[in-house]
Amino acid sequence: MKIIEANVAGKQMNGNFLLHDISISINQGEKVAIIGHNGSGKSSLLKLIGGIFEYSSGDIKRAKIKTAYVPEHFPENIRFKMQEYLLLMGKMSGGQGDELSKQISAYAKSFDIEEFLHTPLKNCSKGTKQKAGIIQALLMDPELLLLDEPLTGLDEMAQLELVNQLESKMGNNTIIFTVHESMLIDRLADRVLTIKNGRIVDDSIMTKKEKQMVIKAVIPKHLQVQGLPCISYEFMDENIVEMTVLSADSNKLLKELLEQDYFILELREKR
Ligand SMILES: Nc1ncnc2c1ncn2[C@@H]1O[C@H](COP(=O)(O)OP(=O)(O)OP(=O)(O)O)[C@@H](O)[C@H]1O
Repeated sequence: MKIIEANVAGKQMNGNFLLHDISISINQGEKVAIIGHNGSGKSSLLKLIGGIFEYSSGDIKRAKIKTAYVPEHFPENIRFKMQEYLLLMGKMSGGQGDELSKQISAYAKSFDIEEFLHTPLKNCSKGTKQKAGIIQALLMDPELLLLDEPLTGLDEMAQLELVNQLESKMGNNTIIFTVHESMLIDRLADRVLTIKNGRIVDDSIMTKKEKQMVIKAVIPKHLQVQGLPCISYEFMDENIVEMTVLSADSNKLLKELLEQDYFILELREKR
């Protein structure tokens, strides 16, 4: 099913064209990144795709599906406490009672904002408000999720959590997001639109990279490392080795290292 089909669409505002000659077709399930320099028109294209901006010329057909939009900046001065706000927004999108409360608690735990559930949103930090916006959108269980620079303001743990949530929750649904960070493109995108001066100048299909982990361990240089299930390794000094391993193999490698009494110094996702 097509989510959107745009035919030479343009967007004009106050006499200026923000977008020109937009001709694209996006299918259900696609994970589309929109990239480009500041001011190139990424947010405008996202809004045009999602129907937040109506087109001024050409033609756009959009499927009638449940759509959630997370703007780049969460609205200021919302007086509701975080939990009240999420309950209210969750109810507006069909959530109910205990089930909704449980979902909110689980998201709050995953995104590490439990301690702010009873804080008015206007007093929360930028990153915490950003998380509230993302949780609000995920509570809708959307068929189309539009994210405008979703990683902005999130710390590293929250960024990884967001990617994990998107991978597990969105499945065959569609995500369209503007982004500057390569991590999100590598992990999530199967298609990348590049925009310049309000025009799409490139539309590429991505081969998704398999997630890799780095394990740093204490292993004396004279001992065999070659037999271990890693893609590559590098000795940082006589005893410390950094191994790169496919995420799917990382538990197996950790188990082997621990069984051989090697000391693990670090486990992190490879960027
Ligand atoms: N509501 C608006 N009214 C008038 N001009 C606008 C409006 N929204 C965006 N623009 C203009 O359109 C151009 C593209 O803006 P847009 O926010 O889409 O770019 P962007 O690529 O998302 O930028 P950034 O990376 O800085 O967020 C800019 O010149 C901007 O000033």
